[in-house]
Amino acid sequence: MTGVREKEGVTLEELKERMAEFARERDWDQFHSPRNLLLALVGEVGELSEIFQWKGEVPRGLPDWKDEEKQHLGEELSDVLLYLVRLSDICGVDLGKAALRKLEINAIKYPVKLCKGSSKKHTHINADKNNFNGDSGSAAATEGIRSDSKSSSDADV
Ligand SMILES: Nc1ccn([C@H]2C[C@H](O)[C@@H](COP(=O)(O)OP(=O)(O)OP(=O)(O)O)O2)c(=O)n1
Repeated sequence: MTGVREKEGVTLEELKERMAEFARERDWDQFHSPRNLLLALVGEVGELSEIFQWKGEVPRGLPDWKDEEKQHLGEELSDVLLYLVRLSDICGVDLGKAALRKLEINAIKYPVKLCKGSSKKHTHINADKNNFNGDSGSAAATEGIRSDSKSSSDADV
């Protein structure tokens, strides 16, 4: 399967399959170890950072950027995504499922009523509030989600 597809949406599953095929065709499974993929991912995050380096804050939507700059940005974002998808696959983690579960954990850690309009870390929110009685419930609920899963190492609540 080659060529750039122009279709609207893509699933993580599809990206996973395409990366697996890409590696298989090149006999690169031998190189796609967890550690190698992690280092490649971090390298690509570095390349992504370089695009923003020294520019200061930039407005959302990057209205002043040239098409080529945005295309380059898309390429670096894609490298990060592709290595992340591949790393998850090689580690036997269902990334979509893990991400949905993490969203649930996040929602519990950051209840709207405590966090609206504030960018504080959850540890500071909990320290600041004394009279919110949802806290222990929130922590218990988070634990509940965690204990539902075999893996508990993917989030640092
Ligand atoms: N062993 C490899 C090498 C590359 N790729 C894929 C995943 C990335 O999407 C892309 C990374 O390719 P490069 O290492 O050539 O990095 P760049 O595309 O960023 O090029 P450059 O570093 O020249 O800017 O290719 C891969 O899956 N496995």
